[in-house]
Parts: sequence; structure tokens; C-alpha cells
Amino acid sequence: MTAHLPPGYRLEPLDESRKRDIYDLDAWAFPIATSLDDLLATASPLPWDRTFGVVAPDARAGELAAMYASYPFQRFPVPGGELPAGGLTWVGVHPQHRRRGILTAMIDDDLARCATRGEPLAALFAAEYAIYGRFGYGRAADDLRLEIPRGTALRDVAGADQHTVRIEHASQEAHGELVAHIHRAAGRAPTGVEGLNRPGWVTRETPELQASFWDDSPVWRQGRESARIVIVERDGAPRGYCRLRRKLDWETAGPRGQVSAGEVVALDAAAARALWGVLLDLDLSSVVAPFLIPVDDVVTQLLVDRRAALPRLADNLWVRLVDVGAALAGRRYAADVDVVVGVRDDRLPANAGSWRLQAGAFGNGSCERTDAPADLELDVRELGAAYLGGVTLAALAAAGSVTERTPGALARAAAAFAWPIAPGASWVF
Ligand SMILES: CC(=O)SCCNC(=O)CCNC(=O)[C@H](O)C(C)(C)COP(=O)(O)OP(=O)(O)OC[C@H]1O[C@@H](n2cnc3c(N)ncnc32)[C@H](O)[C@@H]1OP(=O)(O)O
Repeated sequence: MTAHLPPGYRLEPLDESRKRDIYDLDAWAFPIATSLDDLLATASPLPWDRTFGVVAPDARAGELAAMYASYPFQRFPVPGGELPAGGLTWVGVHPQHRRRGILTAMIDDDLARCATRGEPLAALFAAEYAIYGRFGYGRAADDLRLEIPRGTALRDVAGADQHTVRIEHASQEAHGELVAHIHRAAGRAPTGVEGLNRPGWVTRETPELQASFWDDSPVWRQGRESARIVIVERDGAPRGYCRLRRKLDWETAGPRGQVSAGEVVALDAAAARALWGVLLDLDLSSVVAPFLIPVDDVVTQLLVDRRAALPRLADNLWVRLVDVGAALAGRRYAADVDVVVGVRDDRLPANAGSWRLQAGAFGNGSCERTDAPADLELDVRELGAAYLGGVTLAALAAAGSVTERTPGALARAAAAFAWPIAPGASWVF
């Protein structure tokens, strides 16, 4: 099913010279109080060779009706490995032009480009939950939002007291390499076991994404201080970091400061305990709110009373299989598996049909087309949901979205597709 733009509309590549038009359109799609000039002063994360606009038939010079971009993730973490993926982002349609099929046409354009570039996956963060399922994206990961009261008790971890602490102004120049190194290492082996990675723990792979992450323009402060960083070190080597901003409010009863913590990332439990110990004891603060954390993050085990942190679940990554064969062969499985999967895919017919997946537990596998009857049948959307190992095929079957044709196949496949580490990205793209 390939959609086309409405009559008279045309798609065109956008380069950096169109930045003002892009930010103007973006501010129409995502209302924001900040002036266009202030927005233009921020570091742009956009990949200029993968950014596209839609122009209406009656457009004034430079005026955009819609846009989208796609980050080039060469090393998108999948269970037990990495694959190229397109990270769909900055999707926006001007309110004047909505609900006439422009997003649908842009999705088709993006998926076709992913296929041409050899990216077997597409991934995104959804602005609204209901938008992307119809296009074959499945909700593949959740994350936790916490509000942890100051002084909340943490369980002890041996070695935590061996760490020293640095608290500094955060900058790319001073901390860029340190943060990139710890972030990547923490995703590659959260338990210290090589190969047992965190799927979806995508890194900021381009210089533009790096610059945007570190950008500390006043626009992003919203009444809070400039960016700071807490680093915990052991024997002089950095083992964990958290970039944060504090905001101080006074009430009759005293100070009510909030700590907006960005990523809280550590290389082992002792470093995590040391880092959270600092965050939960900052003077004049009353609550620490990490932006988002994986659902199985170490802190969920360290909190003596997790309820006190008011945990809430949010959807994290959505995944779309662009090339079912390459995607299924490109990840590892947590149990031996030999299953024929019957896939429906109305958008990308090359994915539709039966695929035989064979793999040994935590080893290499293959996925080939077959004429054999399917053991399991499902839509490509469900395959995307299960792909990172955080949503089980059994849960999808319970909801009527996966059909078992061969008795026993669901249990075996569900165990194999699951992954010991919960998936999720630590930042929103
Ligand atoms: C990965 C990211 O960048 S997420 C950011 C997404 N952007 C935003 O949320 C900004 C504000 N919203 C917008 O810009 C637009 O409304 C968009 C991009 C969400 C939708 O664009 P449109 O061009 O109106 O979508 P289009 O006309 O192709 O709609 C296709 C289908 O999706 C449905 N749809 C579109 N938006 C939504 C929504 N927010 N919630 C539920 N359904 C939606 C339409 O109803 C339509 O359904 P139908 O085929 O059954 O008729």
C-alpha cells in the first residue's frame, strides 16, 4: 500500500539553508512559546541529507506544509547485536494541511528510503500513542518516570563508598567523551556480561546529535539553572554520570527544590548506588525526577520503598521491521528457536508471507522465506512490538494479536524472543 501526496503537493529535500522554514513549520506542529530567533540559536540535531519537506500547491516562497527527518543509526542495539536503523523524527504537518494523507505519504517515502539504504529497522518516539500502529510500528519498549523524594532510603551495595564525586558545569568540551564512553558501555553490558546488551539503547551517533544533547541554550532551562553534571569515580576512573538542572522554590515550610535529572547512567551497581546517593541528598531539594529510566534500571532494585518514588509507565521506542528477514536474522534469541512465522504487512508487501527462523540460544541464526505452513501468524506491527524482547509474543497472543497454528510454538517462540535486559533508549529523538 503506497500512499501518494494529495494532488499538487510535492516532496523535496531540505538542507541547512532552509532552517528558518523548518523551525517555523515545526513550531506550527509543536506549539511553543519560544521565539523563532531563539529556537534558531539552538544546536540543530537534524541530519541534513535525510530531512524532507512537503510543499503545498499554493505555498508562498519557502513555506512548508509538512516535514520529516530520519536519523542514521548505524549501530542501533538489537538483542545481542546492532543493526542499521532509520530513526524517524521531527514529523510535523501544519494544522492547515492535516488529515489529508500527508503523514501517510511521508511514512511511505521514509520506509522506501530505509529499504533502499539497507536499514532493516525503523524506530521512533511517538508524540501521540495512537499515530503509528497503523503504519506497522509496534510499541517495543516502555520506560519509567519517577519522582523520588529527597532522602529516600537505598539499599547498600558493597564498594559504593569507594567512589569519589565531581560536581561541575556540564559541557561537551569537558565531558563529551566521558559521557559517550560510559553511555555506550552501560548499554553494551548492563550486567557486565558481554553480549547481554540493552536493546534500543541507541547512542547519539552523529556530531549534530551530540551538539544538540550538550546544547545549554536558555530556551531549554525553563526557570532552572544551566546544565550541571555529577560524576562518580573509582580509583580515578569515571564510573557513572548524571546531567541535571536544579530549580529552587521557597514555600512557607522551607525550600522545595526540584532536581531534573537527565540520564542517570552507571557501569555497575556500586557506582549506581554512589551516584543515586549524591542525587538524593542535594541541599535545598525535595524531589529528584530522572527524565526517564529503563523499567529494570538498577535504582528500581536499590529503592527500599519503590512506591515512594511514584513510578509511572510511559511508552519508549516504537519499532517497525522494514526487512523482516534481515531483522529477524540480525538479532539473537534467549532460547533455541525453530519456527515458521506467517507475517501480514499491507504497507511493505516484500515482508508478507512465511519466514523460517532458526537460531540457537544466544548464538547466530538465520531467517529464510519458506513455503511451509506458519506455526504462528501475526501482523508486522506485532513483530515490531516483540522485536526488542520487551513485549512477549504470549502477551500479544493473549490480546488476540498473534495466532498459534502449531501447538507449543507460541510458548517456545515467546521464550526465545524475550530478552533478559529490558529494552529502551535513554534519550528521546
Ligand atoms: C516520530 C515523530 O516525530 S512523532 C511527532 C508527530 N507530530 C506531531 O504530533 C505534531 C502534531 N501533529 C501533526 O503534525 C499531524 O497531525 C500528524 C503528523 C500527527 C498527522 O499528520 P496528517 O497528515 O494529518 O496524517 P494523515 O492525514 O496521513 O493521517 C493518516 C491516518 O492517521 C490518523 N491520525 C493522524 N494523526 C493522528 C493522531 N494524532 N492520533 C490518532 N490518529 C491520527 C488519521 O486520522 C488517519 O487515519 P485514517 O487513515 O483512518 O483516516
